[in-house]
Amino acid sequence: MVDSGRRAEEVGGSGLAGRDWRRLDESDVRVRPGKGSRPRSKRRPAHTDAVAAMVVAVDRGRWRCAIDGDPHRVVTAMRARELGRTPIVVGDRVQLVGDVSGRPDTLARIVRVGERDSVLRRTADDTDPYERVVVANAEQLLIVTSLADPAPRTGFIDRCLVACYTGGLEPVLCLTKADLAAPDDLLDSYADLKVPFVVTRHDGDMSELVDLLRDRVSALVGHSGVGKSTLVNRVVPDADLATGEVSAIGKGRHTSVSAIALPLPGGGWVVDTPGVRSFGLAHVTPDEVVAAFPEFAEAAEECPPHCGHLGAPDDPDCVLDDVVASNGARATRLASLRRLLASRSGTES
Ligand SMILES: Nc1nc2c(ncn2[C@@H]2O[C@H](COP(=O)(O)OP(=O)(O)OP(=O)(O)O)[C@@H](O)[C@H]2O)c(=O)[nH]1
Ligand SMILES: [Zn+2]
Repeated sequence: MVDSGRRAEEVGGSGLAGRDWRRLDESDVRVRPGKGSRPRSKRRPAHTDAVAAMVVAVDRGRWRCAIDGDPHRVVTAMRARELGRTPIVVGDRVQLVGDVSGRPDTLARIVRVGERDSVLRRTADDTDPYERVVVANAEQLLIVTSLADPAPRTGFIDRCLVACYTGGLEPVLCLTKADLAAPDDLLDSYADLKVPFVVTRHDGDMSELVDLLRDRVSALVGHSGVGKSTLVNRVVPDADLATGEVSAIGKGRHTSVSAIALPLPGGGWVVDTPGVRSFGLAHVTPDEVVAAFPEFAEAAEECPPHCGHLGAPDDPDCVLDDVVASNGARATRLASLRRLLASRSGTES
């Protein structure tokens, strides 16, 4: 049997470009029929005294939550019984009751999970066959790629872009190690997509990046060796300390986290995603990707059913070529769109 938490997550995943997840209101995610013999009141407790918080770390059934988004008021919480197995991830906006003092050995209770503005899913893997949301409500995704050593992987970038366009995040290319190679060629391949970018080097000025991150919640992804830790350490002074403070859930226990929100000194959060190397795109449909391209979205409705929009030979009757031929849409934009569509099924992570 499928429990309600799983169902809520699957509903959320059934087509973000169609914004299905926006229809998921709190009553959808929290209801779980009681199966005990104890009669339950239909009315849920109102929890009028609940306080708002943002989830900053998750570890084995405990959530660290920053009250009112204040990094100095982080408390540990459990999930209220009435929420069943509702997934609660880093970035979720929650309501807390109980002991919200944050003193040692106290535990608050999460009684409500807010609607999500965006979701970033990690791909299913051998240890877990489900795509799961790893970060909620991030406004932007910083795609950290080194210009050399290791060389950029455009397949990875393309898959990140699809995850952004279908998950409701703004992509930002963060190109590191500019002391080793110039960014021009790489930027050329993304010029048509108008992806914002920032170029960094370890001996350079970080103010552009700092400005970009200020007062926003930004998720960060990147392969090993691209300089992600170097970056985090520069924008979050004492990042290691902050990691300890934010994720201090169990006493002396080894914590394994798949995402963690670190506070920026000037306001805002960066959500690091150690261990997340690829994104759940299995449920993303071609139409959801096309939806991110205004000049093609409407025409795509005239395509044959189940058109993958790749053009010949895969989709010989795709009408998007006509849009280029007759409506003056840019051929390079269509090429970019098709590259993203193709990356969905790619194995490169
Ligand atoms: N030349 C050059 N090297 C850099 C730059 N930024 C980071 N590095 C080096 O690249 C290597 C990897 O940097 P990290 O910050 O550890 O990379 P990471 O992406 O966090 O990698 P993992 O820790 O494996 O996830 C280190 O040897 C850094 O010193 C840069 O701008 N230029
Ligand atoms: Zn088509």
